[in-house]
Amino acid sequence: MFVSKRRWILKTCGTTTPLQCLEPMLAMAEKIGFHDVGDLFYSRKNFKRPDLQISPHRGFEEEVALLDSLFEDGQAYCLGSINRECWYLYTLARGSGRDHRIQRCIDEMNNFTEPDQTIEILMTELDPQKMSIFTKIECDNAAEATEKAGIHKLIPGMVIDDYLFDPCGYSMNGIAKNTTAGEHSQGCYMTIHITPEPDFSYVSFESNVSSSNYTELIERVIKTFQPGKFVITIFANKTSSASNAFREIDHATRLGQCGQWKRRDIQYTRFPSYDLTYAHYSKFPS
Ligand SMILES: C[S@@+](CC[C@H](N)C(=O)[O-])C[C@H]1O[C@@H](n2cnc3c(N)ncnc32)[C@H](O)[C@@H]1O
Repeated sequence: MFVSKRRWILKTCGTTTPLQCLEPMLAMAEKIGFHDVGDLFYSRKNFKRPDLQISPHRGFEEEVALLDSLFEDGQAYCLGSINRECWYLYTLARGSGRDHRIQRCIDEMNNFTEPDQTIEILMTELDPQKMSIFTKIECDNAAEATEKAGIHKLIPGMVIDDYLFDPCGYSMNGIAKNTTAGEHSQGCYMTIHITPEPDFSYVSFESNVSSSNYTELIERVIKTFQPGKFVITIFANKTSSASNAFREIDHATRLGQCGQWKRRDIQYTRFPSYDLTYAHYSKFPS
């Protein structure tokens, strides 16, 4: 979980029920003077075992119904292939071109907003040897796993808070150290969560690090974890240096040394304040 002046980020996994905390969390925010939600992004990959989830996460429709009961201008999307790999998103449609004057105001505001971007890499079918690092058999503690896997090198200059579960599993949150010119901007974070069990291995990577070229970072991440398949999502606003991310990912038809990962799907969506790129890759030949 990351909390900053204007933003609250919560990431969970397994059968946790993150949407259940929305109402109490909004009430808490109201109490300390935050009355309006400026924007909202609820997203997740398709579940591997949807039948094991509990309410309100038994299906995207149920999640949307709960969100719709709290937000009057929410819109729900599914990117990717609904019978294979896909990614669900619920976001607010503030403006969304319904009224041209409002849309013009939003466009003008967007030209003055602070740069903002988020990259997520959601990986499945990971290399068992890499995953064994995130077990108590191979590492005594989280710091050892972080070092052995090379997680500290993915985005250098982070203060890392890591945790190695017993008997296996790993989570880390990182915040950029106080910056000097040329390094990451303040408020830059990275968060990685690892489920190493071979039958349902899963690694999620997320960061708001700014970049006009994410290919190197993506290649470092997939080299570190060696997934069989992965989904990339990149949100970038107009002033972000990542505003050309779609073109970059569009060029990346293959990734990794020798192009082991082939792109199978790509989509581009424009929202009122952010552009979104979605792509799905899998190992070639699979
Ligand atoms: C990455 S962790 C859970 C991450 C957690 N939601 C978080 O945000 O830090 C999931 C992995 O840890 C393992 N694990 C072991 N003990 C756990 C516990 N008490 N709670 C959650 N996961 C645990 C699971 O088997 C799985 O491989």
